[in-house]
Amino acid sequence: MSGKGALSVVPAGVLTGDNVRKLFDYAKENKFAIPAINVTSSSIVNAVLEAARDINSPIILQVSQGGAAYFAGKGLANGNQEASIAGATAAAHFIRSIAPHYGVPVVLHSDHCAKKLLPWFDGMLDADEAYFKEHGEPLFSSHMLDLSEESKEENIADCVKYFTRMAKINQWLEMEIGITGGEEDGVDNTGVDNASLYTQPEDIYDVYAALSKISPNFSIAAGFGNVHGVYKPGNVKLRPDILGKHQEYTKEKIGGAEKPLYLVFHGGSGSSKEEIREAVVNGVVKMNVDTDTQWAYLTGIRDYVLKKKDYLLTQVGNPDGPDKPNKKYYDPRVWVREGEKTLYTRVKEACADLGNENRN
Ligand SMILES: O=C(CO)COP(=O)(O)O
Ligand SMILES: O=C[C@H](O)COP(=O)(O)O
Ligand SMILES: [Zn+2]
Ligand SMILES: [Zn+2]
Repeated sequence: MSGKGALSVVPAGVLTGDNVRKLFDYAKENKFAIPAINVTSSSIVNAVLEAARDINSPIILQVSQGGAAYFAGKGLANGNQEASIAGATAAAHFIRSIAPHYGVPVVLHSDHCAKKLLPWFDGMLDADEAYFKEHGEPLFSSHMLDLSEESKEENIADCVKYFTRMAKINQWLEMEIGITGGEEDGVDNTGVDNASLYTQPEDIYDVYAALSKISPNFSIAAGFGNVHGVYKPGNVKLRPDILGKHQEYTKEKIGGAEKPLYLVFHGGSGSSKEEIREAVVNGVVKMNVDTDTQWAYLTGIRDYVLKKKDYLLTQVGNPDGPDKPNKKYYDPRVWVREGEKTLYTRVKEACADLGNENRN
């Protein structure tokens, strides 16, 4: 791959502050994007980092509100988001300690936060500020605030409020305007009308105008017909071409350089290679993938269990003999590893689709 290497621009391990922007600038200039994989356990974190290491490229790891609670343990109460806060913080510390061993740059991010989940956001920001006091950088590289269900005015005003706080600790903000269809944490967008799945260029510009006064370190998840989850091809059409129109509109308004916006592609699973390519050419620097990597993780485990079924029915006794122990078949390090291998392969595929290969 030609061009200057990312590692000459940013270091390995978790990136914060201007390093996040440098990475996204590098991606935009070189027309590639970085996948953001939802992680819910250390096993999944490790498999994703292993893939990034082996293709020598940066990666984004993100926790959703539900994924963070799972990271902390399903047995914990989460009525006030306490498990989601504890789990997000624990995942962040784990990722911070392990990422440097994989030798690739990592963006550590949290996913959709709707209005009703703001206590989760506040808890993570408290942890970021405490970490900043000690280390001079926030715990997370970035967070997503998703107030796309609210009016545009309220969405932008609350983003301004939070981004002002985040900018003080050099943190990146991802916001959403227009709606990602399908389902996300605690929010069911399966029934929203089609028009709201396509963000208008004027709305994007309004976001840009408000947030760029605070800091350049923000990205926009615009709706272009994308949905969370994988369904049989239906009535919603992905329109990555409109992302190019957003770039043009804002560029003309500000009279600035080409592609002023950092755009985020939600609902990456199930997209065609052509749709992904067109989105990247139009300035998408981050594409979220969850459903397809969940599926990939399952397939390795599923196939292992089906193939080794006769070794997994009893602790002792299998086709090799009635006294043979099965410990080496049911050790989680064996069967969970099979899921890690198929996840690893799917992450590499997402990176290839986005042009994120040999970018170090
Ligand atoms: O957008 C996503 C997470 O925010 C992931 O979407 P998919 O599950 O459709 O890949
Ligand atoms: O919003 C999209 C992500 O897939 C989050 O998924 P989740 O809410 O099931 O953790
Ligand atoms: Zn949303
Ligand atoms: Zn999403």
